[in-house]
Amino acid sequence: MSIIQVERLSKSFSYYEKELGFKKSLKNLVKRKSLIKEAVSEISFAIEQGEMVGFLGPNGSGKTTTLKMLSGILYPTSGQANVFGYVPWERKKEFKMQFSIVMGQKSQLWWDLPANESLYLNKCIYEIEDKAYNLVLDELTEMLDVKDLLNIQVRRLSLGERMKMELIASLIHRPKVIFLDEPTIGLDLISQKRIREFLKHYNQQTKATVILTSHYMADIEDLCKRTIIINQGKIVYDGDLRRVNELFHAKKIIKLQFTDEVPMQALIDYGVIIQHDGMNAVMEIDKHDLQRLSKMILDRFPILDFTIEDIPVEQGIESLYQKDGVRHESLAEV
Ligand SMILES: Nc1ncnc2c1ncn2[C@@H]1O[C@H](COP(=O)(O)OP(=O)(O)OP(=O)(O)O)[C@@H](O)[C@H]1O
Repeated sequence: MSIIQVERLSKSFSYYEKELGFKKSLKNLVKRKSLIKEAVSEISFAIEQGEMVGFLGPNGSGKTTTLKMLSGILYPTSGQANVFGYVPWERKKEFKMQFSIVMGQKSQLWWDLPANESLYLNKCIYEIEDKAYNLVLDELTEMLDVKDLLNIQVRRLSLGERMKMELIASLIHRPKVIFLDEPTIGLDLISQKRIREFLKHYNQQTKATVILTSHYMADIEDLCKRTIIINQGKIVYDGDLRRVNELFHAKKIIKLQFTDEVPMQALIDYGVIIQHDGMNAVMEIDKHDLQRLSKMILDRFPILDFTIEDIPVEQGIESLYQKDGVRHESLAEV
């Protein structure tokens, strides 16, 4: 049975429009215009134990709202969810003891205290025995290379160092399910990579189930076999990230460098020209005709260099953001 099951889960927020200006503010006191925002709309998916699933979507698409519902922080408007046998928003103690949510934008550590103190607080909250606590703390600080920083006030740590402490605070009770909401936000490339390596290792070691949201494609590509893409509160793709482009673009990119100038006109018959400056060209060509067209180009033009690349995954995702309806990983559906 799946460890996370989500069935037609929806969340709408109702709020009031606040108009600018003194007069309008006074008027708002008497008569307010109420608005409804459908943040998440009837999403369904199931996740198996040990899976690391990427949760992608543009700003405001409903990722955090979904994770908040699955953590029990928010009640849904309708629909159902089951996380390792518990309904999250019933907030049973046994549930809280076995999951964790990390929000890159929010800190759970006390800023004026050393991380050690916040970690100890979590030890007490989660009722972890001394021996087990010391063992896990030792292991996690070693893996993230922050042993020497445990006694330093959190406010004095760099963003990357703080993020590592946040992760330790969230994992100290060895949760079965982890929701990571932008855990690498604002970090430099090396710190991002370090956190990714850690998460990969942690997942392999503990078989924890992870849902990860990130605006950094590298996080998702590196860690998650499966990606759920959400747009305007609806799931628009559920499958392998690398296959997004196959669903929407039966195309390849070829990059050409010439020894002599080649006019744009001469290239038009071979594909869509994306860039051209005479000595270089980038073109999108039909994947099914790749061999024939490549040969023709090589025979006809004075080529210095020729490379074939896949369409960047971001481009496929952009196409998805413009479409409606669920797509599962299957070319047959296209
Ligand atoms: N408390 C609230 N009241 C009203 N609207 C809300 C509330 N919380 C979220 N929303 C709206 O719901 C939508 C989804 O928000 P959510 O935070 O889930 O998006 P997200 O995908 O996590 O975005 P981002 O990538 O920018 O973090 C947004 O349009 C947001 O403005």
